[in-house]
Amino acid sequence: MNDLTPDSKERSTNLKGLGCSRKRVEDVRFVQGKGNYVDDIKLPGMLHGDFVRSPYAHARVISINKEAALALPGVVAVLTAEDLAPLGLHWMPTLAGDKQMVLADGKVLFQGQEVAYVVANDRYIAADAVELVEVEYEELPVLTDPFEALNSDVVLREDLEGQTEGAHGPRKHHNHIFTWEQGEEEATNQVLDSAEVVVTESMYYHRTHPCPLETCGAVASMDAVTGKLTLYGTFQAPHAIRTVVSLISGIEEHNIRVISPDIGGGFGNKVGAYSGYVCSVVASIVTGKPVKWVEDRIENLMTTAFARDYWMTGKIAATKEGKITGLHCQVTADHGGFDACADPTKFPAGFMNICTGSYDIPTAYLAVDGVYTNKAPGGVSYRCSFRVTEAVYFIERMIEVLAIELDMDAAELRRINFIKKEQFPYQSALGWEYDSGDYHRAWDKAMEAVGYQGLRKEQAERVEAFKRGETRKLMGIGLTHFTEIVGAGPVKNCDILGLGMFDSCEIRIHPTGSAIARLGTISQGQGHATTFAQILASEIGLPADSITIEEGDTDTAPYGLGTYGSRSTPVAGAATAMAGRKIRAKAQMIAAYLLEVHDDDVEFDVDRFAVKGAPERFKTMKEIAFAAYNQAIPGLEPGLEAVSYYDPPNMTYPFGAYVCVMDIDVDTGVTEIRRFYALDDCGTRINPMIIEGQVHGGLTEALAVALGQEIAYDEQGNVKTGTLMDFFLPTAWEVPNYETDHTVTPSPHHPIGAKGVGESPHVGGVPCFSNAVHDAFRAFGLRHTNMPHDHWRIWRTANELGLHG
Ligand code: PCD
Ligand SMILES: [Cu+]
Repeated sequence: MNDLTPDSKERSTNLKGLGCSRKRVEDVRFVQGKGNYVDDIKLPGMLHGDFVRSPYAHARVISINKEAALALPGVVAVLTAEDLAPLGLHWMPTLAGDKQMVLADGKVLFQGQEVAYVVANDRYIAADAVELVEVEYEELPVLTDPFEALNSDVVLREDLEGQTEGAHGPRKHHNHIFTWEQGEEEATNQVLDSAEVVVTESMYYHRTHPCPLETCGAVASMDAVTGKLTLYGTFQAPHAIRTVVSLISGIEEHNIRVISPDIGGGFGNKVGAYSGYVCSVVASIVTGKPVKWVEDRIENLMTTAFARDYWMTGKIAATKEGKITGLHCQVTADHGGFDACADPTKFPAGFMNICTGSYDIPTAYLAVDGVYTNKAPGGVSYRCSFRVTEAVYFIERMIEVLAIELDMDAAELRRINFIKKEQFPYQSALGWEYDSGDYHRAWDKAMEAVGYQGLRKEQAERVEAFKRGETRKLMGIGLTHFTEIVGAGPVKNCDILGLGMFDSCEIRIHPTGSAIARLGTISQGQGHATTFAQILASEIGLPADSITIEEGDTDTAPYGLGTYGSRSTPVAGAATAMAGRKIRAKAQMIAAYLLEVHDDDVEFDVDRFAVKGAPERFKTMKEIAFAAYNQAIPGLEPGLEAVSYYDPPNMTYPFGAYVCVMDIDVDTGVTEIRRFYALDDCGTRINPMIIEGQVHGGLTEALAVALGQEIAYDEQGNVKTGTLMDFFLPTAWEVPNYETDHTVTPSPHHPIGAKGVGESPHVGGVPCFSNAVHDAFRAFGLRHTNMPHDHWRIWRTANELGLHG
C-alpha cells in the first residue's frame, strides 16, 4: 500500500477529530425515545419508595404513627429515623463537612424535609400510604432571613449547640456556619479610604433552582447472595457516590457498583447526595428486593439542591479617570438547614474569590459568612457549581454602578480596566493565577459586531423621544465581560471529602483498529460520547466513528470525580489526550519495528506513522493495532491499551463578551430582547456545533434566572414556587435568537489547549440580561434593583422612578 492519496488534509477530515461539528452520536437513541434513564430501569420484584415530608419549615416531631400505612395492602415497610439509627444511617455527612438528617431526627428544618420513607409494591400504593402516616408536629419559630438568623435566639441546629468550631473554622453564633476571608482587608480599606471615587452597592442574588427535565432518582439492588450492591441513580459523580456509600454503609467498596445511566439534564442538581439514595439502599438491604425512588417535580423544586441565595455588598474604589484601585466584597450566604454545598473542601464559598472578574484590580478583600436558615440545603448547582455566577454578577453590576457614578460609558470603563494580554499568566489579588486571555481583542470584536456606538446613539434618541411623549418604550444595552474559572482542579488545592479532583481516561484499542475509551466523568446531555471520541481521533489517528465512549459505570470506568463545574473538558479531556499519547508512543515503536527502522525515524501523520523523508513507507494506525495483537514485538507486551489519571496544573479560565439589546415597555414591564450577541473563548474548540448548543442552553437558563425564575419563601418558610405554575421556565416564546461568536485563546497548560464552556453562557448571561434592564433606566436615575426582573418588578421600578405620569 504505497498510495499517498487521499492527502493528509482529507484523511484528517475523515477522522472527524478536533474542530469538527460532528453530529451527536447519542442523539440516535434519544430522538427515538430509546434513552435509558433511571425511571426506565425495571428489575424483577422491584419495590417503590416515597417520602412523607414535613409541611412545616421548623417543627419538633412529637410522634410518628405508621400503623395505618402498614395496614394498607401492598405496603412493605415504613422507615423512620428510629429505624435508621441502629445502623448509624439517620444522619449522613454532607459534601461540605457538615452532616444532614436522612430522616427527621427529633425535628425538621425546612419545608419538604424527609420524615419517613414508605416502601410498597407499587408507586401508587406508596403514595397512598404516605398520606396514611400520622405525624404530630409542634411548630417552632421560623427563620428564613439569614440576617435575622444571625441575631436570633432560636437555635436551628440543636445538634451543633455549643460547638464553636465548624468544618471551616470558628462559628460566631449558633446559626452561623463559617466565615471565609480572602485577600487583604486592611490594605483594601486603606485604598477605599483614600480613593478619589468610591461606590457602595448591595445586591441580592436570589435563590433559584436548575429544574432539570428529569428529576433525581435511584434504584438500589442488594444481592443477598453475593453481597453486592448495585446502585443506579442520577449521579453527576458516580465514583464519589460509591466511596460515600461505602464509608457510610460499611459495605466494602468493591462490593458496590454505582451506575449513572442516561441523565436527563443535571445542571448541578445531581451532584449532591440525597436521602432518597440512602433510604433506597437501606430498604433494599432490609427487604432483599430492588427498591426504586424517583421524586416528582414538586419534591425536586422544593427539596433538592438550590442555587445562589447570596446577599452581596460591594465597595469599589477608582480614580476620577476610572482606573479601579480596590474592591471590597462582603457576602452573607444563606445555606438552608444543612451546609450541603458541593465545593472543594478548601473553598466553602466556592470560587467566589474570582469576583475581581476580568479586571486588573491591585487590592481586594472578600469575606463570606455562611448561615443556617429554615430552607432546603444544597447550594451547589445551576450551571456553575462553584459560585462563579455570583462572583461575575457582583463585579459586572459593580462596574455598571461605578460607570454611573463616574458618568462614563460602561464599555469604555471595562476596556481601561481589563487585564492586558501581556499580563497573563495573571496573579489576581484574591489568589488565582489566570492561565490566559485576550480580553481587549474579544471586547473590540464584540463592540464592532453589534455596532456599539450606533446602539448608544439610538438609545439616546429613544430617551429624548420618550421624554417628548412619543414612545413608551425604553431601550437597554446590557454589557458583560466575564472570566470563568473551570476545571477543578489541581489536587494540591481541590478535593471533595479528601478525594483529589483529578480525572481519568482508559483506552483499549481493538485488533481491527476500533476502540473503547472509558472516563471518570458522566454526560448529562453535554455530548461526551461525541466529543471525547473527537479528541482521541486526533490523538490516535482512528476515526471518531470507530471509538466508543463509555462513562458512568464504576465497575468498568476508571476513578474520576465526575461532571460539574465544566471540569470534564479541562480535566477528563486532558486525561483523554494524555492516554491517547501513550497509545501513540507504543504505536510508534510497533510501526518502527514493522518498517524496520529506528523509533526516531518514523513520524506521526494524521492516521499513520511514516518513515521520515519517505512518506510512501508507512503503517496506518489500523495496521499497527492489528500488529499489536498478532506480531510479537521484541521487548513489548502485546495489546494496545493506556490509562491516564490527570491532575491539572491549574484551572482553565474561559472568558467572553456579551451584549444584550432590550426594549422595555414602561407601562407593562414587558421586556423584549431584540438582540443577544455572545462571544465565547473556550480555547481550542472540540466541536463547534456542540459549543453553540451549550451556549444556547446556558443563555436560556440565564434569561430564566435574570427575568423571572426564583425559589421564593414566605415568612413561615413555605415554598411559594414549588410547581411549574409559579416557577418560570422559558419556552420558545420567550427565547430570542442568539448570535454566537468566538475567539480562540488556547489554555497554555491543557494538552490540547481546551477550556470548559458549558457554564460560561450562564455565568456571563445573567449579568448581561440584568444589566440590559438596568441600562434602560439609567437615564432616569436607576442604580440597582434586585433580580429577578419579571414584568411586575420592572413595572414597579418604572413606577418608583416616576415614569408612569
Ligand atoms: N473547548 C471546548 C469545551 C467544551 N466542549 C464540549 O462542550 C461540552 C461541555 O463541556 P465542559 O464545559 O467541559 O462541561 P462538562 O464538564 O462536560 O459539563 C458540565 C457542564 O455542562 C453544562 N451543560 C449541560 N448541557 C446539557 N445538555 N445538560 C446538562 O445537564 C448540562 N449541565 C451544564 C453544567 S451545570 Mo454544573 O453541574 O452546575 O457545575 S457544570 C455543567 C462537552 O461536550 C465538551 O466536549 C467543546 O467541544 N470544546
Ligand atoms: Cu462554576
